[in-house]
Amino acid sequence: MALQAADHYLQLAVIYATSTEGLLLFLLLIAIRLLLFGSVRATTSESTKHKHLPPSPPGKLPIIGHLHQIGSKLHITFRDLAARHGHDGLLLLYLGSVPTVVVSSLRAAEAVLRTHDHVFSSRPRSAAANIIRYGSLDVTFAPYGEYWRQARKLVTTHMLSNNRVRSFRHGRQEEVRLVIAKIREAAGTVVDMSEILVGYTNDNVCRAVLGEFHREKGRNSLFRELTEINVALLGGFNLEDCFPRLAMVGVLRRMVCAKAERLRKRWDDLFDEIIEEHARSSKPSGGEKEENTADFVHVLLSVQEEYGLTRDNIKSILMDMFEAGIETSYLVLEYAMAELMNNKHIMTKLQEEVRMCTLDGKRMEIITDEDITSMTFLKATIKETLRLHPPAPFLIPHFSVADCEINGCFIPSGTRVLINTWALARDPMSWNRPEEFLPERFLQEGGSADVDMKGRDLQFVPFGAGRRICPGSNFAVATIEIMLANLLYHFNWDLKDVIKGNGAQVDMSESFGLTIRRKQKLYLVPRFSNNVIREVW
Ligand code: HEM
Repeated sequence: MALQAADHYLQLAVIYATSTEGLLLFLLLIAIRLLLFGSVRATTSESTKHKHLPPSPPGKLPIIGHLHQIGSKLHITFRDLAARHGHDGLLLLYLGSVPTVVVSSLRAAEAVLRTHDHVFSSRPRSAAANIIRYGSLDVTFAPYGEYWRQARKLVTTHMLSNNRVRSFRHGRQEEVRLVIAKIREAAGTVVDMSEILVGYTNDNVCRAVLGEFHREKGRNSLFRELTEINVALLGGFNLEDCFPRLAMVGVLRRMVCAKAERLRKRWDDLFDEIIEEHARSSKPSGGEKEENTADFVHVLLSVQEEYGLTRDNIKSILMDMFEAGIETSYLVLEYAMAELMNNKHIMTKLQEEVRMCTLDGKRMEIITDEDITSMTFLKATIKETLRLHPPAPFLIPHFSVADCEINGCFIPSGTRVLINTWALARDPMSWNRPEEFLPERFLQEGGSADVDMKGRDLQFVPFGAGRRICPGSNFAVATIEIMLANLLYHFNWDLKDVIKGNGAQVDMSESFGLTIRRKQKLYLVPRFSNNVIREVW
């Protein structure tokens, strides 16, 4: 009876948990529910009691652990807690009932992502991901092991290799052309750049996955809607991440599962339709030439036998592409534009580089991948954007599969590990003037010219490093470079407030989920540039 009452109030509290009072009530009820259920597990097992675990901040409470000490901006709170209470960049936090090691220093990152990478390359289990991703049959949420290895090999060799990314260039250019035409029509008025940029990255991934007819039946919009719900459900810190045992009982499980199952059903129906259409249409034979022009669905169907893929495997891997590929690239583009608006001298320098393309008198309808090869300042600007604003402030949670010792601290098997890439990329020990937007640092004469962002230099890992490094970085960089170059080539940009005459800066305040994003949408006013010949339109 008492349990049922607690469940009932818990359900109400979940509904109202968006307010502070609701959240407090929710935490209180969790405590009561757990006590009544009698399932509060000792968080430190006997075998680890006498070992030297990483230090924890004082003030840990029963059941909720350190949850009451963390604010909405976890990347900042965790960095500050690590600086105050950590040991060599390692800090142990209890997020609800789950012990979580936070990594915030270069030395600790080297230990986790390089020296002991094989120990920390798994993922913690997530009930929501398990449902949405067909039992974690994708790459991102699959636990470390043979299935993950095969799925990852498939994705890196057949879908996201350099050659494949290059083969998509015509489609990418076509998507850019459509965006530029749309902005051109709106020149001189206020444009919602957030909407335009997320539409572009969505359509670009849709084209790669579904082929050139991705707009048919409004599928690109449908995929966008579903991806946004996925990100909201799997992103950030869900209650079930902090109270996994609670998620196994009663009302919370019903709520998490019902929502995830409804979502999975929508993906399922859409994918079934698409896979059947692809299977009916002329299938590429799998030869190298055909494969290079094939979309991801065709690619997966063509290697289905070789890899022994079920339909659920295919759907799960496809879902990965949407979820991992859209929001991340969009956020980099939006932040790049926002930083350039706030640093007009950098915008001017970048426009000079991009517009140099026309010096030979060539009229450019569109800047292409080939034109971009020599644009070193453009590449430096994108790197600097990724440094200051990594879309994922933490790598996707890692999970240890064996006991391990790092810098004198014992990390038991089965520990969740969060790597704070945001903190690493702003660490004054690694970076000069770390809080400033200075793309020049990545140029030849700059102090960080040799710093690589693809996993070699662990102070800068926006794509991760080691076994779990992002396999989509080439796809992402190609998507971002060509769009940014074209935005700067074709237009000059004003803030929308300039129209009103008060010359404000772009508001950079952030909100946090799985990704960091600006709180406000980015509204800008595009204007034709005198330097760019308009008749090309
Ligand atoms: C700017 C854009 C992007 C950023 C910043 C980014 C960043 C990341 C990060 C930080 C991880 C986790 C690494 C770890 O856990 O250690 C990751 C994983 C992953 N990313 Fe990306 N990503 C981007 C774009 C893409 C794109 C375009 C795709 C595919 C189309 C993609 C596919 C994946 C996949 C499949 C994983 C899981 C890898 C695994 O668990 O083995 N990403 N990404």
